[in-house]
Formats: sequence, C-alpha cells, structure tokens
Amino acid sequence: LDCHSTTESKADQGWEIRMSNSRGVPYFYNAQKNESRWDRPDGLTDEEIKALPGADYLTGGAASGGAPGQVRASHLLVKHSGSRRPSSWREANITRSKDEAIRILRGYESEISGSAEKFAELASKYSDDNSARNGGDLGWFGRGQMQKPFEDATFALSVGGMSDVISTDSGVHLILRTS
Ligand SMILES: Cn1nc(-c2ccccc2)cc1C(=O)N[C@H](Cc1nc2ccccc2[nH]1)C(=O)O
Repeated sequence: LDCHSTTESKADQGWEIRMSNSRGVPYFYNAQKNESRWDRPDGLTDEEIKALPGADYLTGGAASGGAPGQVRASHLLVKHSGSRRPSSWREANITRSKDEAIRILRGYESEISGSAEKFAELASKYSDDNSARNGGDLGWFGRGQMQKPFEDATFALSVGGMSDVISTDSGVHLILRTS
C-alpha cells in the first residue's frame, strides 16, 4: 500500500494568521512564499482557515487577550474646540466646531461602510487619538475604564459592529467593536 500522502494539505502551504499592529486587524502571512495579504488566500476554505496557526486572531477568542466581561474596540476620534484637550499628533491647536467635527466624521462613516480594514486605514490617518498608530485599536477594556458614553456605546455593539457618532469630553468618535 503506497503510504505517501497524495495531496499536500492546504495548511502545509505555509499560511498563518498574524495581527497587524499598525492596523489592529488580522492578516494572512506565508513565510515560505514571503507573502502577506489582507484578504484570504485563494482556495482556502473556512474550515482550513480556522485550522491555520493564529486563527484565534480572527475570532478574537479569549486566548487572544480579553478577560471575561472585557471587550476590544478601535475608534476614530475627531476632536473640536470644546474637547477636553483640543490638541493631537495631527494638529497642535484644534479649533474646528463640534458641528464641523461631526460632519467630518459622517464623511468617514460613509467611506468605511462596514469594512474593518477601511476603518483602521482612516483611523490611522485621521484619528485625533494616539491610538491612530494602531489603526485606532484601544486594546481590551472592561466597564469603568473609559468615559461612560464611550463604554455604553461599545458594550451595546456586537463584535464587528460600528457605533453611531458618539460624543465624549474628548470629542466625537466612531467605534468599531473588534472582540
Ligand atoms: C484611552 N486612551 N487610550 C489611548 C491609546 C491607546 C493605545 C495606543 C495609544 C494611545 C489614548 C487614550 C486617550 O484617552 N486619548 C485621549 C483621547 C481619547 N478620549 C477617549 C475616550 C474614550 C476612548 C478613547 C479615547 N481617547 C487624548 O489623547 O486626548
């Protein structure tokens, strides 16, 4: 009986899933081909993807960080003249009005239209928060850590959901719950 394996299993093709720190979203990496990509490699089924090393990043399972009762979220913050600290890495002295900030954020909201990658890209370019460098990712947090309107909006989201425009003392935000 010829016991050589006939077809190389897809996982042996060297694909794995890694977390992009700059964008705060998972991506596909292949060390053998030295290739990385945001979208799934051709021919990989859902089952095969779930079996890849690092698949936990896709489900945001407990193993990737959060204690029970915690959530993980990214946000895009647009500050305005009424912000508690009207300054950011983007702009030393922020003078736009709150209405202008909301108009700007609504523009990003329609550009994002449900894409986590687009959210991370716009947050890294335009968020008035230092978390911009992580694609807006704030990491894991529980209740009692963030300003109440932000906390309530995040905990009301299901994973993958994006908030309406949320206002806090810091400015106006779009929130994406990622885990
Ligand atoms: C809560 N937090 N985390 C970071 C952060 C996280 C990861 C990497 C770098 C910075 C920045 C902040 C923060 O409070 N920044 C404030 C703005 C702000 N206000 C927030 C209210 C709720 C959630 C995030 C918020 N960020 C500022 O710069 O004036």
